[in-house]
Amino acid sequence: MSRPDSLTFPPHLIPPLSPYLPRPDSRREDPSSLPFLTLTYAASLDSMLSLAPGVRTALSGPLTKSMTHHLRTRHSAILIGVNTALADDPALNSRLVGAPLSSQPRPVILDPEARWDFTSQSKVIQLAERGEGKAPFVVAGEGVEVSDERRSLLERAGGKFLALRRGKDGGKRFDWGDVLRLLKSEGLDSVMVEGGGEVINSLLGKEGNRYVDSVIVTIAPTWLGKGGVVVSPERSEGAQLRLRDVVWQGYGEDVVLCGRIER
Ligand SMILES: NC(=O)C1=CN([C@@H]2O[C@H](COP(=O)(O)OP(=O)(O)OC[C@H]3O[C@@H](n4cnc5c(N)ncnc54)[C@H](O)[C@@H]3O)[C@@H](O)[C@H]2O)C=CC1
Ligand SMILES: Nc1nc(O)c(N)c(N[C@@H]2O[C@H](COP(=O)(O)O)[C@@H](O)[C@H]2O)n1
Repeated sequence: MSRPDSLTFPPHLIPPLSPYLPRPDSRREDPSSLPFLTLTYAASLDSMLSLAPGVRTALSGPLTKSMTHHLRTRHSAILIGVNTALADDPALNSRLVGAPLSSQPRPVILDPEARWDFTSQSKVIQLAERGEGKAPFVVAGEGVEVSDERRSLLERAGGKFLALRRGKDGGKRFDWGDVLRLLKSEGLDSVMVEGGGEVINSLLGKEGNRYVDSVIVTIAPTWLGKGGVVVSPERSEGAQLRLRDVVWQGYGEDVVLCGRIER
């Protein structure tokens, strides 16, 4: 019997998305290549991800939600920043009907200071224990202390902490190249980055955007208003960040925009 939240993604919507998705195994043979990176999120008409920092906000309609769950089965990892983990207690699995464990993405949480206070009740841990998703890899700053209790809770579920050198901005962030090389060394050759705002804005910034292979954005027909978490990266001198190879598609009341960053 299917679970109450089981989703289906209409097959006719798959071909238009495929050019923007990693091809199975395309980068696996080449150890020097970085994982394919898809940036994907849902935003309001005023480019907001949520009503306020720390507030889980549903923007996707039923069809775009099922698209996200299709995308989750097409990547080996799904990456979020620690604030999203704290705010949303997300599941980060695919709830498509019949999605086997082998098609589930590996959740990756960027957590330089090991702030994520997961417990055995956290959704992502519970799903891993039930075999409905994979346990997370938490990328923490090198030298940051993690208690044995938290480490073993994560490891019992099948996840782990990965240590990574922190970036040059006072250690608050990781460099994207370092993150991607780390994921590759863990056998993860494609990653969908879902958010939140800080992660997306840094990825769209001068240092990050060279790593983005494709962009898939859901736009919902609503304005969230001032005070929300906004997608609006730092401007790079002399260059406007733009998409090429752009395709727009109506998904019920939402629109899905696919493109690649113009270089
Ligand atoms: N509508 C949507 O599709 C989505 C909405 N959200 C929403 O976004 C909000 C959270 O967003 P934010 O507060 O901006 O936090 P965030 O989720 O982007 O986390 C930011 C934290 O990640 C860590 N980090 C490590 N390396 C980083 C790097 N290279 N770049 C940026 N951060 C790095 C830092 O500790 C940083 O403080 C929540 O309200 C959540 O509900 C999150 C994901 C998707
Ligand atoms: N695609 C999309 N649409 C929205 O309306 C959203 N709020 C999000 N949020 C992202 O999805 C995560 C929640 O996933 P689960 O349903 O718990 O698996 C959340 O943490 C954001 O990354 N995405």
